[in-house]
Amino acid sequence: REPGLPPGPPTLPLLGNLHIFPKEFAHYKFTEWARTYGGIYSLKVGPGTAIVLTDAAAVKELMDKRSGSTADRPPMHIVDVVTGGFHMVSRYSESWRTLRRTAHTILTPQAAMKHVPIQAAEASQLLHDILCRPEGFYTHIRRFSSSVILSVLYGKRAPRYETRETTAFFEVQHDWEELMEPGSTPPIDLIPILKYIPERWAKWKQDCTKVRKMQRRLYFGLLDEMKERVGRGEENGCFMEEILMREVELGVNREMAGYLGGVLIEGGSDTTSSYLQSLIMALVAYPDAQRKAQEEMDRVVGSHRMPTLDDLEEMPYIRAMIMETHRFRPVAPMLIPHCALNDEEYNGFIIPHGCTIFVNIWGIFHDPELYDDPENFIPERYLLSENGTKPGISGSDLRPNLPFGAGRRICPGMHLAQNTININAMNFVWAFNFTADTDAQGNPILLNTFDYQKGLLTGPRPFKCKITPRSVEKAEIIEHEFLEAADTFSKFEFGLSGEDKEFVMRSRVRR
Ligand code: HEM
Repeated sequence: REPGLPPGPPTLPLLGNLHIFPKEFAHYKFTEWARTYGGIYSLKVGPGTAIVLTDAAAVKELMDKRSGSTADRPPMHIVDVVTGGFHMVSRYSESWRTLRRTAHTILTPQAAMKHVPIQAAEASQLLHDILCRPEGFYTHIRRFSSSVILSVLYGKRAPRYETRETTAFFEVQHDWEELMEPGSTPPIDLIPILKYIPERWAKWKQDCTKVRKMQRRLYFGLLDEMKERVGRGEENGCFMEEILMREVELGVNREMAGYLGGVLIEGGSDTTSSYLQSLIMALVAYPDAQRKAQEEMDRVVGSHRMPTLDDLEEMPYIRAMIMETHRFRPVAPMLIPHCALNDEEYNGFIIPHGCTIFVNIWGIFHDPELYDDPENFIPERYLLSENGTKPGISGSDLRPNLPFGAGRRICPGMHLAQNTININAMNFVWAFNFTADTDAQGNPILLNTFDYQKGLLTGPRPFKCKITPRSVEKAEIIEHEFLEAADTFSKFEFGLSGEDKEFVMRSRVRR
């Protein structure tokens, strides 16, 4: 370990800490190390350096205030090969700036509000789907989030999980994530000469070619279909229509537009669904919190209508529950790795140019110095202080949108995502009782709230629970709202397959 670096676990010659670098669920090990080496420590990964921040003050200073120095991403040759350098989650470059500026222009809080009607309509289908087949809730949520993002971006919804674009997306995304998983390809970024091995001897290159083809077919297919629709004069106000109209002003060419749409589908699909699955898991595992949220809902909204976004203002407990879900099970426990563009000095330590920076928000959110009983789901903590910290701790280095990242890399889709989360969190609490699954003797089965998927972005693995409507009246209101949503849906239902059309027709009949 070079002098001046923050401390860290003992190193071996050449390997550094490579031999103990966690291969999965790194946030647990990173948090354990933080309790030993402090809120800022370093790891040697061969000749490279990684800095791990598990300290809110360091995140505020280095990632937010000095974001100009920490907004790069570590080099990922694979990403450049597959997307031709047009992936937004890649290096700090001119094309990244253009993509990012474009995404921000069109995903502002005000612009995000424009999409609330389709989000609310899709949320009514989600309730309807859960009502009809509660045991399929996990998949219904995935369909929902994929349909919302396709509608917002391309103005084209996915009425079924089996709708062509949804299946194509999940198929390519699975291969793409596997390809990006550390360890699944040779260490090309550490040993660049590996880039020059011919494709017939390098399986990873064949995989890149395959994923590139699949992604292009989907992303550019959606783009072209949308252009044809606009050509017929059938605009519906989606995000990519605006990009198309303003492409010269925004400086976005066809390649950029295709990959901008693609990265937003990637960023917006499984993140939102993972959050909603975690929320359901928490409601099942913590029935007291569920009961308190329902009491608040009944007081403010009652049984005769569904909640709307405006109601949230009057629901401090449900707002706290939403924040607590972000804290309890963050979708990106270590954000997405950043990389330092310059040498920085912090608290007497050197943060060297080119090092990878992991922001361990899991470790921050589960720090007993900051939170009382951090391992449990306790929404009340957010009623006591804005950032949920325990009495006597100011929490001023934290901020409510920390789960969405830091500095110039903060999630561009956060306003859209937060609206989706708010609508569904309220709907769930209003509509259903969520209880533990039972064994053959009728005893409740304890949920393992740590049973999560591997990966940088994570969500619960499929789990079982019982979901029942809270009243017959509510079940009827759900059916009514879903039928009423047909008008909103119709603007987003084009180019559907025969099966999709039949499904739509069948589902629009009152049961
Ligand atoms: C619960 C929902 C979501 C969560 C928790 C979430 C969280 C995050 C986090 C933690 C990052 C990394 C930030 C950093 O490295 O500092 C990120 C990046 C990103 N997110 Fe989200 N996100 C969500 C939904 C969305 C949605 C709906 C979209 C698209 C509309 C989106 C698009 C992106 C993109 C494109 C990036 C990469 C930004 C860049 O590298 O410049 N996300 N998100």
